[in-house]
Amino acid sequence: MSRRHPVVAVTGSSGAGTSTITDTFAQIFARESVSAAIVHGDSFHRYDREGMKRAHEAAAGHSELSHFGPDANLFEELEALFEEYGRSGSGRVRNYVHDDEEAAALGCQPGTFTPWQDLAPGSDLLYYEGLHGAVQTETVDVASKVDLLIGVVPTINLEWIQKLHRDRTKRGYSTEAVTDTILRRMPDYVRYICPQFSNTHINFQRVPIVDTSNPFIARWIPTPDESMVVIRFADPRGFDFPYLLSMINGSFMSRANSIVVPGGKLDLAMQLILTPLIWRLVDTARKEHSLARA
Ligand SMILES: Nc1ncnc2c1ncn2[C@@H]1O[C@H](COP(=O)(O)OP(=O)(O)OP(=O)(O)O)[C@@H](O)[C@H]1O
Ligand SMILES: O=C(CO)[C@H](O)[C@H](O)COP(=O)(O)O
Repeated sequence: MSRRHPVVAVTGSSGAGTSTITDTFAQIFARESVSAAIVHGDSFHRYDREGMKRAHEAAAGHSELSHFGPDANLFEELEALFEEYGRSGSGRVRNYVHDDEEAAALGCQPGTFTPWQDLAPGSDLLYYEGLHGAVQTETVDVASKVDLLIGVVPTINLEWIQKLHRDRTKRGYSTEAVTDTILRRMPDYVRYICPQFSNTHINFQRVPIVDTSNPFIARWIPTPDESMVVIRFADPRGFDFPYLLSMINGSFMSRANSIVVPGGKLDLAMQLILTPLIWRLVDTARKEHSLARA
């Protein structure tokens, strides 16, 4: 945790919607003139696509190695980045290139990494979106290095529909290939993805209100109007629920620490809830910098 160089992390499984929610954060950052250094979690994979394939072949199909677990990711390096940024506002990052569109933008082949690069100096905060923003193992504690931790967690059928849809349309995988990946990752999903959502400050859980009982044959992703979002606050003290309920049409409290909003109001709810939190982090950091300079 750092008062001078805060870290904000949005954590969620593959297909949960962390990249999509990054657009909402980008709007908040632009409106509030916050300069954010962005880190994509996939850049902390241990292997490029060929390397991952070779690691699987070497295990002759007997390995549970998956992009959800510690053996296929650089957890120590991610923790070190958050620590270093918290201390000095600096660090090194790279990108993992998934598809042709990203390849054209980043100048590297799909399935490879861009070179490590220093973060641009002078950012107000570090923003991470990816699989492991709140991960804890026996040797690594990424969660404790984060100042604001957000979980993005659709119900699992919806998450799989979103993943299947995205991996087929954007990344060129077959339904069978995505299904194999989901199956292979399941032990690590339970061990390393789910526990993170007990470490987060706020979870956004999209719940479909249409039948998604067989995600593997769903032809499209339920729309915002076909879903509700459960927003759960680990510590509800300090949040003005009557204000949120009055601002978000159709919202209600389902528990003392949970508010439910219509799917189409997710963006508005995030803006109302997160803007003051981001603003407080940045304001404190800027005051600390001024004091240090005085
Ligand atoms: N709230 C939402 N409403 C409708 N569709 C959504 C929503 N959130 C995400 N999606 C869709 O789900 C798919 C996966 O979303 P996204 O790429 O943001 O996931 P991700 O968590 O970044 O996945 P990965 O970590 O694997 O890159 C996309 O097709 C996206 O358009
Ligand atoms: O979305 C993912 C994890 O969040 C991908 O599965 C991971 O980044 C590996 O990508 P690919 O299988 O396309 O090489």
